[in-house]
Amino acid sequence: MSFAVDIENLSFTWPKQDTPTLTIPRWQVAQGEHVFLQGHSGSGKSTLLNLLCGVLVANNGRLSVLDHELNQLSSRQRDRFRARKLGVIFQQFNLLPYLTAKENIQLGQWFTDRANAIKPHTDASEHFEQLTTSLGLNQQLLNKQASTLSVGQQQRVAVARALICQPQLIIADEPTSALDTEHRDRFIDLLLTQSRAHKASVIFVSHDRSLAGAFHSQINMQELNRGHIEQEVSHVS
Ligand SMILES: Nc1ncnc2c1ncn2[C@@H]1O[C@H](COP(=O)(O)OP(=O)(O)OP(=O)(O)O)[C@@H](O)[C@H]1O
Repeated sequence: MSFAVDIENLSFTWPKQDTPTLTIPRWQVAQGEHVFLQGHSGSGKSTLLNLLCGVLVANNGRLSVLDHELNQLSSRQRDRFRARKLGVIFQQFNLLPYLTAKENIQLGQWFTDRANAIKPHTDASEHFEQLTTSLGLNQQLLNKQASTLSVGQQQRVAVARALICQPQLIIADEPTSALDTEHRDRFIDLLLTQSRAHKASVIFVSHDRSLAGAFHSQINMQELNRGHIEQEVSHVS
């Protein structure tokens, strides 16, 4: 079986710290699996996501993401890997306010094309059309400046930007913390439906335990870090 994430005896210590922030004996995320990751403030969630994205490098152990041994890649190779293979969604969506919705989505494509050293796709590409249509982003919305979009519209643009390059792994760092319940539920639904359609794995960090039921599996940083893992996998469709 091939895994989206395969970790063995990983440890990471921040510079000038005496003890490791992360010590993870074993963690595997199946391809197509949607994982809900929770943990108290300071438990190392962001540190772990940064390792998975190749922004940080582990001191010891094995970290394989989508069959790439990240510890063995150069910084440049890790940057390319991130742009080509991962979709990342942040807490505040991080849209560029003076670009239109369309340009924000295309930015995701541009980074990937650059990493692949290929000619940019046009916005008429089949995938762009399919994705934006399925997210209800019509031409009028796509031509609006990001700063003039509602929160719900920004969410859809953020999901489109993360998925435009058809990533095999989506990493979402508390993307719903600023949303009301209705927007939150719609966001999760959109993200997971689209991920399923693209057969992407998802690692979703949140403090909001009420969301956990929407995911195939749930894991707590306390279980993951330094030992004992009790991961409840219900199913992977
Ligand atoms: N740049 C850094 N330099 C040194 N230590 C850091 C740095 N970033 C985080 N840490 C430390 O690593 C530990 C884990 O931090 P991290 O941000 O990964 O936790 P978190 O679970 O994401 O927290 P939160 O939910 O509050 O965002 C903390 O003790 C923190 O002080």
